[in-house]
Amino acid sequence: MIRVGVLGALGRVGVEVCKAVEAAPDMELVAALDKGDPLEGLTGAEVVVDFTHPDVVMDNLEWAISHGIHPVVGTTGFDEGRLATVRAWLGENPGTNCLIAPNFGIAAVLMMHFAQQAARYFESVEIVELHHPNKADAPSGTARRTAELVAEARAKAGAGAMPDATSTSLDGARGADVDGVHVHAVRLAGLIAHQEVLLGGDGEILTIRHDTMSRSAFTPGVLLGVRRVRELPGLTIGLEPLLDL
Ligand SMILES: NC(=O)C1=CN([C@@H]2O[C@H](COP(=O)(O)OP(=O)(O)OC[C@H]3O[C@@H](n4cnc5c(N)ncnc54)[C@H](O)[C@@H]3O)[C@@H](O)[C@H]2O)C=CC1
Ligand SMILES: O=C(O)C1=N[C@H](C(=O)O)C[C@H](O)C1
Repeated sequence: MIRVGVLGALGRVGVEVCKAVEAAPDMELVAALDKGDPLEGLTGAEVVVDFTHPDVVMDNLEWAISHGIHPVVGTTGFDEGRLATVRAWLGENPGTNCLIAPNFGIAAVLMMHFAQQAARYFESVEIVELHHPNKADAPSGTARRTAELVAEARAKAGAGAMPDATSTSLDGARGADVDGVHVHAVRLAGLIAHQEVLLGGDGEILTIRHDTMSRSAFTPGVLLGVRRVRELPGLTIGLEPLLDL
């Protein structure tokens, strides 16, 4: 049995993760902690799943890694600086691994992968992500990662800058620029998590769209991460290698 702790256990995703861990035949939920609970409650866990908040996730990771507990992280807000810090902590604690995935939904991971594959065939690529209005970060971790993958694929293919004649605009009208890819964030009551990658070329447009219809969509990917993190050395970003992508 894998002994699992969950941080953010009372949150929208944390509740689903706790249910899934409790239902998994090879896992035992040994801690379900939320804001205000001391991290010492994780003692005895082998793996900790974190779905909390970008403002607190680094403290959680530092504690878990220094106590030899492998984190599986869904919380967003990671940039290169934060990832470098996590790598350094892992370097100081050999044998402890960490998986950080901007999206644990299998279809969302495929959407990102397909966008990466398609990117080099089109002149223009822009991303629109749409989320519930309680989300703390914009753009979403998924959109940011998708933009990075698209930019990487285009650079590898020697693609030039995208056409854009905008010479005057209101602040924010063209969205955020992530490695040269424009990302637009919508926050709207009624939504959960959605993304469109728009790819445009000569006379045609390809739209790759993903919709999260329920937060239970994240749990198969989280359970896969929990099962595999102990054998994935150091820091793994994204679920792709666990899906052979
Ligand atoms: N990677 C993925 O597949 C997904 C990632 N997310 C990300 O996960 C994070 C959480 O999302 P939601 O569940 O929607 O948020 P939420 O706000 O519903 O839940 C977060 C929970 O964490 C708790 N919390 C805050 N500080 C804490 C601390 N120091 N220790 C323990 N618990 C603490 C809060 O009280 C709350 O219950 C966000 O960053 C979101 O973007 C959300 C969905 C999927
Ligand atoms: O906050 C959310 O809800 C989500 N966060 C993740 C992100 O920022 O990409 C994953 C998914 O989009 C839901």
